[in-house]
Amino acid sequence: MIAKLIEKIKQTNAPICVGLDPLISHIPDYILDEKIKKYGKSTKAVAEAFYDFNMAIIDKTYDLIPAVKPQIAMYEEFGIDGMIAYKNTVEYAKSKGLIVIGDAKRGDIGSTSLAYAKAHIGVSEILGEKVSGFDTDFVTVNPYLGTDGVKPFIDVCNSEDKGIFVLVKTSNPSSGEFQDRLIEGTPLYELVANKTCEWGAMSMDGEYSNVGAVVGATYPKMSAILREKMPHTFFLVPGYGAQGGTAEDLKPCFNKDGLGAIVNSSRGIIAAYKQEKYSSLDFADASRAAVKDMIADINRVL
Ligand SMILES: O=c1ccn([C@@H]2O[C@H](COP(=O)(O)O)[C@@H](O)[C@H]2O)c(=O)[nH]1
Repeated sequence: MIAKLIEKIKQTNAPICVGLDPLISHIPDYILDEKIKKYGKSTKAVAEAFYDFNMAIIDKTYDLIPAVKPQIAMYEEFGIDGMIAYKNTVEYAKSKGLIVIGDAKRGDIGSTSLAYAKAHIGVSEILGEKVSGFDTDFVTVNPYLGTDGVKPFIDVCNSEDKGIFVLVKTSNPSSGEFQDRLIEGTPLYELVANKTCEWGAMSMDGEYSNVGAVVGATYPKMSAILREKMPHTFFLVPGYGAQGGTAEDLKPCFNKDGLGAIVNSSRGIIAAYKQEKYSSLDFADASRAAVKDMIADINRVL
């Protein structure tokens, strides 16, 4: 699957993904009001509003970008209705030819990880009939439980041609609390990077592995160390824009050929219409303009 993602990045010349992380506060009033009129102040109203919002953003951006990254938490907040909106968003994005990176940060003991892997990137069998849960192309994985918690995801990557991004160095302010701790002189995030490379060797897809790494844009010095250590690992890079990461900060995440990373922006794109020059009626046009600006900003430093 990583080879497909790289192909799409080359076609679009856009190493970016749009983060579909809707909040009620992002949804223009006219969309939410219509749903509330129909369904009352309910989880269904919000979920349907999220789906309409996402479809409009996808419609205005799919020709410019290779991928989207829906954050499952934003949907899960609204229970079953939210999860239906998540699944519908995944399906809609795929119908537009986009690659979908499900940001679910899953990982557990082996048997439970296998269920998560099947749910997000795999298939399950019901008396011989194959069905899929969410069917995203990639899912993010929390490596805290170690190899037996990650291996089921790799097995599913291999059987279904899918991919994962393992949390290696996250973008948040407290990420160093554990990830930077030295263990016999080596920071934990580097140990996780070494393991991610080992895991990656089990699922190569061309020059890169289907086992990628999440590396935050907000720690460029660490990104440079990781880029050097992990030449065959593709990076999913959150933290650009709303979290303060700049194009210059992203540069160390890329290899010399300008490949090796895909940068996410969520609020910076889906809430771009909140800037003064736009009205809520133009929210999807504002997202398109923000995508174009982001692509130009990143290509400027590559
Ligand atoms: O280290 C990480 C891992 C994941 N994320 C997720 O990416 C987006 C970022 O949203 P922005 O609005 O562009 O800040 C969000 O879904 C996070 O859960 C991350 O930020 N950092």
